[in-house]
Amino acid sequence: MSTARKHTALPKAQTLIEALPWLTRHHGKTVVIKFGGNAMIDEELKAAFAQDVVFLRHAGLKPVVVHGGGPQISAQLDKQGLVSEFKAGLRVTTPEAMDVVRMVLAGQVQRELVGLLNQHGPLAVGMTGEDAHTITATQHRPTIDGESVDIGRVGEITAIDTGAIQALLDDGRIPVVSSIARSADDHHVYNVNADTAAAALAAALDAETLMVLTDVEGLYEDWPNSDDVISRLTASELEKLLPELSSGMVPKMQGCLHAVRNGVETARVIDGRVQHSILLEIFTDEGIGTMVVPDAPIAVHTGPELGES
Ligand SMILES: Nc1ncnc2c1ncn2[C@@H]1O[C@H](COP(=O)(O)OP(=O)(O)O)[C@@H](O)[C@H]1O
Ligand SMILES: CC(=O)N[C@@H](CCC(=O)OP(=O)(O)O)C(=O)O
Repeated sequence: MSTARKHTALPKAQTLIEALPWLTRHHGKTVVIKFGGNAMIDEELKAAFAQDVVFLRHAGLKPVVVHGGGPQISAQLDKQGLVSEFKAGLRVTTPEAMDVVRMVLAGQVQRELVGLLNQHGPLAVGMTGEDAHTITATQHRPTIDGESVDIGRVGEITAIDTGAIQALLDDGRIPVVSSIARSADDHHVYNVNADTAAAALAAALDAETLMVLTDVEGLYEDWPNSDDVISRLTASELEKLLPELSSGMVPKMQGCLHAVRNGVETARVIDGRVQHSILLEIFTDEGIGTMVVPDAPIAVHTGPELGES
């Protein structure tokens, strides 16, 4: 090979070497990645998402994907002439709507993600929270204006059994989980918000990181008036902010808080519209979204020097 050709290739080697401290730091760690329905906006983004997740797996991390599909469920309900209504940020889920939720999440969105991941090898296995008692729930009744309200088959998680996911991870697979739960008596299935399910799984799996991909840059300080993103905040700071948050950010940030209060080192909300945002977040110091850390961080990994420890 000529000297000139060697020189052209050098930046590629440098890029790989720059990732070394992060590779060392994250090796063997579990990362729960929530892919929101609003971030699944085009084919290229979905393919890049799958590449990133497979890259993590081959780099020695243990990725677990939890997916949403809110807009896809709404579109199908609409097609079937069923009403779509949200209360306290959660879909009012009649028994008929529950059939649609289950069909869209487990039969369409999850199948598509599994298919995209498996273009890279026999890695992904799809499941729902119903499988192997992974997610158990009871009926969730949110309090609205001081009253407990019935919003149908919406689940509040009461227990997580990580056995099936752990077995898949131990076997080198990538679990892809739909946010559907079963009742303890097996008579009902419940619709669980996917951010909430991802956070509960991250905590139960003792994950290092919870990463929530959405359709905004992160948590905006003064949404919708400005697009200044809060880049880092502690659990206590987030707790104070929670009452001011609205719509889709509420379950996301509640989930991040739950995760970091239950052993997860960092919970991040990042822009799923940016191609390869997962790789940027894990392997560079150009973290692009909002990072939530525990009040007394177990370890803060914001620079390569920490990766070498
Ligand atoms: N403080 C905030 N910062 C950013 N987004 C916010 C904020 N408050 C509310 N939002 C809304 O939350 C949405 C993300 O939640 P959601 O629509 O449920 O997405 P996903 O499908 O990814 O779960 C954003 O598109 C935005 O409209
Ligand atoms: C109870 C509840 O609201 N469940 C959600 C589940 C899907 C979800 O959370 O999807 P995103 O992450 O794309 O919003 C729903 O029915 O829309």
